Amino acid sequence: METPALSSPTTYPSTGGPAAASAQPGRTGVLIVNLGTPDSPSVPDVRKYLREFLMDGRVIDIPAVPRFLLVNGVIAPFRAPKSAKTYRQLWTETGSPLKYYGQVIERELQRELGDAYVVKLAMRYQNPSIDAGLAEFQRLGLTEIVVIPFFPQYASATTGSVYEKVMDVLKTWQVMPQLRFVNRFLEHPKFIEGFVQLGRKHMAEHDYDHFVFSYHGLPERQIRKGDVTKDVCRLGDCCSSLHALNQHCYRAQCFETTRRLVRELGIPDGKHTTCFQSRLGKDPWIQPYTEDVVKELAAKGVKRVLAFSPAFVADCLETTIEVGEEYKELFEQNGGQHWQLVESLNDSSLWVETLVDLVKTR
Ligand SMILES: C=CC1=C(C)c2cc3[nH]c(cc4nc(cc5[nH]c(cc1n2)c(C)c5CCC(=O)O)C(CCC(=O)O)=C4C)c(C)c3C=C
Ligand SMILES: [Fe+2]
Ligand SMILES: [Fe+2]
Repeated sequence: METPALSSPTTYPSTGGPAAASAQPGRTGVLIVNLGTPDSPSVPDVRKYLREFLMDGRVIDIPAVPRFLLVNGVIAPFRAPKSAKTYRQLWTETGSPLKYYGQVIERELQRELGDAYVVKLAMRYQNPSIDAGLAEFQRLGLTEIVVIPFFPQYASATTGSVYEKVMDVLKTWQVMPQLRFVNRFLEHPKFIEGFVQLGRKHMAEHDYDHFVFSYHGLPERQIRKGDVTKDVCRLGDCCSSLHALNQHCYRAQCFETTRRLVRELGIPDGKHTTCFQSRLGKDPWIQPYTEDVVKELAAKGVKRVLAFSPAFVADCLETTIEVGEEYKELFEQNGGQHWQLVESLNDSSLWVETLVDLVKTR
């Protein structure tokens, strides 16, 4: 192997000894990180996943002791068997779609980027872990790392949590790498075009009278805490444009995502609704709730709905089961006739191209 060129003054292996034998400084590590999924749909594995996920102080943002009691005394024992049943519906012969598509993308992105990069898939919770991905970069002596959380819109509970975990690991390294985090990518034209192409395919097959854009919800409290001005966020019309003062607001970013998609798809005002799903617990979450929107649309006489889930880049429980099956059933029970989920970006070439750009654009 040729002696690699120095990409920066700090391009040296972080540890000596055995690692030095396989050190490949000069290559850039790309850590792609999705939320995570249980190792299997068994109750113990789902419980383990839920415990790790919900004990994260950025997800359930209450003090550690009440969080511990809530997660271990209520959520893990009672929710795990119910969630495991839903995970069994989701599971395919290749396992959890979230992980499966992550693995496909890991290979495709590696192929597209070539030998100058080392691509590793990690999950914020469970496996493959962020610790394992970063340990591999350390073993290879990589001193330049790009971290891409698979969340198009920034939220403290998702992107923020990935940052925190990565920094927790890196703080133990002797040589801190050059590091870049991708904060969000809802504005990326190829990300938007990816969903537009999937939507157009369905629109060519059927006529739809309404379009629903359902995003994962968040507790309102977390949106308020993220208002860096402490004065802009009203959790209402303040989210109807995205600008310098509210740019970190997850809700405002979701409305911006919808605006970009409907513009490209040519969907007129009045024919689309942005809403938020998956509320957990009794605290108010950001609104409108998808469940209410589904019932209201059916009550208004809407018959045919095409539903997008643009907070997710891979099919998962939240899209396939919740939007694709549960809201469909609710819509039909209330008089609707046809409800169709637009599948996620999964292994589409536009998604791979988006990632290549995110890695290479500084
Ligand atoms: C945009 C992405 C996500 C945000 C924001 C988010 C916030 C959030 N989630 C919970 C609780 C649960 N989420 C669950 C599943 C789940 N959540 C996301 C993404 C976001 N979550 C994904 C991709 C998935 C599916 C993973 C899969 O394996 O397919 C679950 C587990 C399922 C269940 O029991 O319903 C819980 C619980 C909270 C509390 C929260 C905000 C703070
Ligand atoms: Fe979630
Ligand atoms: Fe807002």
